[in-house]
Amino acid sequence: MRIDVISLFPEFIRESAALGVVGRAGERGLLQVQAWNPRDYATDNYRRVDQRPFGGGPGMLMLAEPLAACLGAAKAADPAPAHVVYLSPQGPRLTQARVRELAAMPRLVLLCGRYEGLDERFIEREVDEEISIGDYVLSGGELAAAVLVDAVGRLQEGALNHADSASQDSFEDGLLDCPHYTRSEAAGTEGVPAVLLSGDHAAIARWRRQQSLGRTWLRRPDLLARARLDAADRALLADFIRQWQA
Ligand SMILES: COc1ccccc1CNc1ccc(C(N)=O)cn1
Repeated sequence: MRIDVISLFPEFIRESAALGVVGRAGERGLLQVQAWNPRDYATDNYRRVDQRPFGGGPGMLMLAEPLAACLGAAKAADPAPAHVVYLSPQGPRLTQARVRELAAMPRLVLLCGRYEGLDERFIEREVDEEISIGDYVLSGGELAAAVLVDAVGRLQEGALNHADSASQDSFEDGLLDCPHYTRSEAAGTEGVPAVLLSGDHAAIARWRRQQSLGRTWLRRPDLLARARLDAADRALLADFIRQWQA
């Protein structure tokens, strides 16, 4: 998968994409992240990338012309069709389900807004999808783009070793993760649930599933409402709730 990121701070994108699982996916040829700077496509003497808004008011907007030229160059760098995503507080919130769909695409181009964002005409003409990573405002879209690169990059086939993917499952089916307890000589087993020391893998799997279900019920009932539970899940959750209310 190829991800081109258009940002006034390309070094931020390059450095964050070179780390950890995503960096390893890059080394394994599973993911290619390329950063592009609209300032390199500004044609005036001052290399302007921002401009005042029509209608007055505080704040600046990103200038559409350098952005359009930069986007054109990025698209032209690879024949694969590009799905253009604009990270902004005005987009629908990113979910793991949408991350999975984006991770299956051959190519993404991510636009990072700065100042107060982009010209609406540019958005209508060039953007396929607006995405927000949460209901808060950042000084730029770069952190949101790095979140998307990480969430999508780690799902590329072969990016996660077994060691990384332990807690992958519960999020995959829309539940919170169960608690984890690290083996440690210093900490010993004080406070570690006995089932985890039992060696009974079926019981451990059941306990972990029950903890995921129970935590989701307690902390994120909105997620639980959307999760697909089978009969065994519903029995485990009922048992958790009984214990909780006892
Ligand atoms: C005032 O900033 C903007 C205004 C408009 C667009 C982009 C920006 C850049 N900032 C962002 C970007 C994304 C998110 C998010 N929640 O995904 C939060 N902030």
